[in-house]
Amino acid sequence: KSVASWPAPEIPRIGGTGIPVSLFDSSTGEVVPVQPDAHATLYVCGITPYDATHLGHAATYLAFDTLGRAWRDAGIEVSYSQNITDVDDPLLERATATGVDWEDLAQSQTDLFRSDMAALRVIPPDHYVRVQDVVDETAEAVGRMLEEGTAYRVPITADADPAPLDAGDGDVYFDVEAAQRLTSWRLGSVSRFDAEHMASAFVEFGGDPDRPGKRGRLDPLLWRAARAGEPSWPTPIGRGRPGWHVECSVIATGTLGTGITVQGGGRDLRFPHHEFSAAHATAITHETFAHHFAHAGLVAYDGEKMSKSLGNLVLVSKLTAEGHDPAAIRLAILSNHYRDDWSWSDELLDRAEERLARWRAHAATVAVDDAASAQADSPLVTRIRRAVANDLDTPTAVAVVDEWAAGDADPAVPGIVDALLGITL
Ligand SMILES: Nc1ncnc2c1ncn2[C@@H]1O[C@H](COS(=O)(=O)NC(=O)[C@@H](N)CS)[C@@H](O)[C@H]1O
Ligand SMILES: [Zn+2]
Repeated sequence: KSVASWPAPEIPRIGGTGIPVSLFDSSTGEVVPVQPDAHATLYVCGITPYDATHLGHAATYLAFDTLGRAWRDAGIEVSYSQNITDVDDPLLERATATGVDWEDLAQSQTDLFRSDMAALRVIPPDHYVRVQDVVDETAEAVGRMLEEGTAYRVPITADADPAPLDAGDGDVYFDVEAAQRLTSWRLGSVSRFDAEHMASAFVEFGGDPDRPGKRGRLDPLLWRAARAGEPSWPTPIGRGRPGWHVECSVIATGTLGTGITVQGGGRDLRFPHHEFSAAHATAITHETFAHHFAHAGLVAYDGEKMSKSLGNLVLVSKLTAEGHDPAAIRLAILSNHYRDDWSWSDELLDRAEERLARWRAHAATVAVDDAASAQADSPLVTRIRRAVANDLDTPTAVAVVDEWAAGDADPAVPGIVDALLGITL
């Protein structure tokens, strides 16, 4: 069911041994060792394909690229999945507003995202899955939840706008209260949001707490029955399309199984999206969805979170089209800690370009020695590994490389900079 992702960058094998990663877990609020044994499974929510690829997107995908690189450096095999939210209200609204077909918009923006990720040397997912390609599996999963009592129907009033195509049995909602009785998931176990924060975030991300017929105010939509002017598919539970959270439950468990090592995304996804993706996955599989929930901070521009609705976007493709080296864009982003909120600025990119030039000039003066032995006992390599293994502390790793570039002749550093930071010197 996977579609093409993008070309994988070369990743050098470095001598010595990588260090197991410890990572902040949003569901516990602590930095904890991630225990993937020899094989790690990673699900990072993919883009809703419009306004791609702004620097906020890039920062979040680079955070989890760093995680995947650290796992590989420690000899751990990684299975990585990402979705493409090509069927969802925000995309349909943008397509309607700009007068383009939603499928064309999704396709062209996903292509742009692919080329931006390749330019930034982000390792591609092993499974790259569009929502439109898993509608049947999603309908089947929602059908099971209806049978088991963790989901229920809400009728569509005949005068609803837009008009229902065939009101059929109505829309389907997840029953938060019933799910906590029937499964091991508990509300707040992923996000640790309090009731007030949940209520506001639910509405911020398109929730409908006051809809007549709902049992619980926070019950999220699982399945939207067909409406005039909206894409819909015929399924055993009627004609319609999937809700947002359940698409990730189905794609993650369908490609990686249950008990995935890490579910990742930007911190705006903590609630409702990751809370309910985990809840739906648990209701569908009766198993733990993920062991670890990791969230990246939000990148702002001009003092506001970079986001589509605000239109304050800086696009990777605009910067590369202006001649900026993608490696410098990557370095500018990695010089911030992935969990911090921070602001993009032209100065940040200027500083990264200067830094990269310094690093490359110094690399030209050292006899780069990629022999495993040289890397194995290089103290600088070990310090860089330790920094990245400590909750992906790339700012500290960058500072160690600065130290090296100030005059250290260690020939092993360019190799680890490529393997862990994805930057070629
Ligand atoms: N300003 C930002 N800073 C950091 N990360 C961001 C920012 N805006 C969006 N993201 C992250 O980029 C990823 C893609 O965002 S998105 O295009 O809006 N798409 C979605 O959130 C859904 N398709 C996830 S299933 C998400 O992990 C989101 O949290
Ligand atoms: Zn998602």
